[in-house]
Amino acid sequence: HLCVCMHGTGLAQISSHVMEELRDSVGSDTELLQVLLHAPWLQALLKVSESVEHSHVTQYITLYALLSVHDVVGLKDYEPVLPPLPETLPVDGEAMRIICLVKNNQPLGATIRRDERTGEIYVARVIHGGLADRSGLLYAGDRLVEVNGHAVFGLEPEQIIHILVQSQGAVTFKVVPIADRPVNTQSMLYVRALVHYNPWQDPAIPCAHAGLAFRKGDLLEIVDQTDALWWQARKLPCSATCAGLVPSANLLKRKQREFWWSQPKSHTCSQAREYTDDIMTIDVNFTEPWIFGFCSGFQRSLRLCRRRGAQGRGLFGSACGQGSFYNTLAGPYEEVVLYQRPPEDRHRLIALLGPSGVGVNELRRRLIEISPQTYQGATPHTTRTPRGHELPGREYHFVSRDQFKNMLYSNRFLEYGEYRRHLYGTTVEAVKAVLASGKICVIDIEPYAIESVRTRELRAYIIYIKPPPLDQLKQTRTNSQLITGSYTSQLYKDEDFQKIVEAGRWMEQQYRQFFDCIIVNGGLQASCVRLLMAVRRAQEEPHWVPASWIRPTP
Ligand SMILES: Nc1ncnc2c1ncn2[C@@H]1O[C@H](COP(=O)(O)OP(=O)(O)OP(=O)(O)O)[C@@H](O)[C@H]1O
Repeated sequence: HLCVCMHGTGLAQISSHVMEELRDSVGSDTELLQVLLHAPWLQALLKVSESVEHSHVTQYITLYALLSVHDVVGLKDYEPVLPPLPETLPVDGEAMRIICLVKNNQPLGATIRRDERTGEIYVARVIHGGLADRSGLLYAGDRLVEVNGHAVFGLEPEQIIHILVQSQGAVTFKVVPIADRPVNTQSMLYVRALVHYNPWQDPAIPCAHAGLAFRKGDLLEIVDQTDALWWQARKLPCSATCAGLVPSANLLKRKQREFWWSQPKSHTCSQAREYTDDIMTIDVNFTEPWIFGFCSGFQRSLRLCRRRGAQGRGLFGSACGQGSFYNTLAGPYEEVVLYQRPPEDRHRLIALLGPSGVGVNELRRRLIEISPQTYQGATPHTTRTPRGHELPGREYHFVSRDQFKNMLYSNRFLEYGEYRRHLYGTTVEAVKAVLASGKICVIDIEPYAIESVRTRELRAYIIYIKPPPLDQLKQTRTNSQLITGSYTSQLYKDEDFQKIVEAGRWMEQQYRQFFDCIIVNGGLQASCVRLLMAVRRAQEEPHWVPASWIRPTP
């Protein structure tokens, strides 16, 4: 108390205060003390003390004050008051732990299981960040002996849950702790979900209440992988402290495979199909336009082959369906890491995609127009002969059909296709040449090329151009012209709008897990601004990317 006062009032004042206190407590017998307190040596000491008061003493006082507060707080009682420990403790020598947890609105965050052979009840798992986990007292593998005084041996897990549900306030567990508690030494894992998962429709999940539902493209922080079948995860960005159960990568892969084989197969490539089971949606798409037309420049002939892609179908028949198989049996999770491009590194490729007619090329053209020194498309290859104004390497790289096919078999194309008996394609080298020049390469792709651009060397940032709702699409495109199959432009018709919306819905459903950014192309001006900002963010801000892009190559 003395020290605390010293800081505010000064030592001289305190000495007189002490005198008064002493007088009150020891009555008239104060003469000796008065002599002592007025002694020159004591006064000198007090002066020295006072002069250092503002240096070390101040820190000491703060510490002292903190300790005093701690003592006062520690002596107080706070609600709720836990019940006293049972008087009769087991004497059979088995180490028991008695745990009191106070129920609040949260679930306990632990699951139990019954050993069918012995009838014993065990804590099956403790959910990361849940009440039990935060208490630090209950562990997976602990044997449950009593709950609120009820012996649990031989009970069904549901009966124990019932006891827990009925109890109010504090719940007391008597447990025999697990002998060798496994230590979780795994580092945190971040993944992107490539499938949907709904725990309420998965009969195999140990406890649906503890499950975590997720959708394609969601980012998950895997906080516990100790169980081979059921991991614990949190969705990012994360607001909940408590994790949820999700199937491990192996378990989900097994489910995917079982599901794949259980479905009737088609041997034609003529029909789009999507199978949706109760647990997850797996994309099986037989009409991925693997060899449909493509366009990387702004040339109409190239863009037309997209819409007339059926003409190209069958040319490279072996490729048909390859992409769909990849989609279906690729892992259900993709490991990701947070990546920020170092300023001295090459730019990330910007890949735009969207349903035909939504405005992908318009936006790309406008972006490049804003700053041709910064943004550039990739020059495509073609087997057609140059037209009057065209220069080799500017509009196209002109090659023979044989050369084109050789390049194709060497896997050099990101996309390729045929239109009016001419082949067109964009090579990885064409993209890399733009990036090597220091510019930002902006291309538009069809969905089947996503796999080719999501690579360590191109590190594509994929922007999905999404159609606005039908009425807004109609409203904003009243004067817009759609390029038709016969090189002419015409105003949009009602069925065009309908097709764009439907194709957009399908594209998003199938590929949203790969979209880094979605721009709804309502008003053109606003969309351009959003695109410009997204492209900047892609180069300058951290993003979650596949871990395989960043890991050192073996
Ligand atoms: N936000 C918008 N508002 C109004 N008109 C738009 C908008 N976006 C694009 N357009 C117009 O729509 C028409 C089609 O756009 P664009 O050619 O870019 O489509 P696309 O998605 O590239 O499809 P395709 O490759 O099949 O031509 C163009 O006339 C374009 O000017």
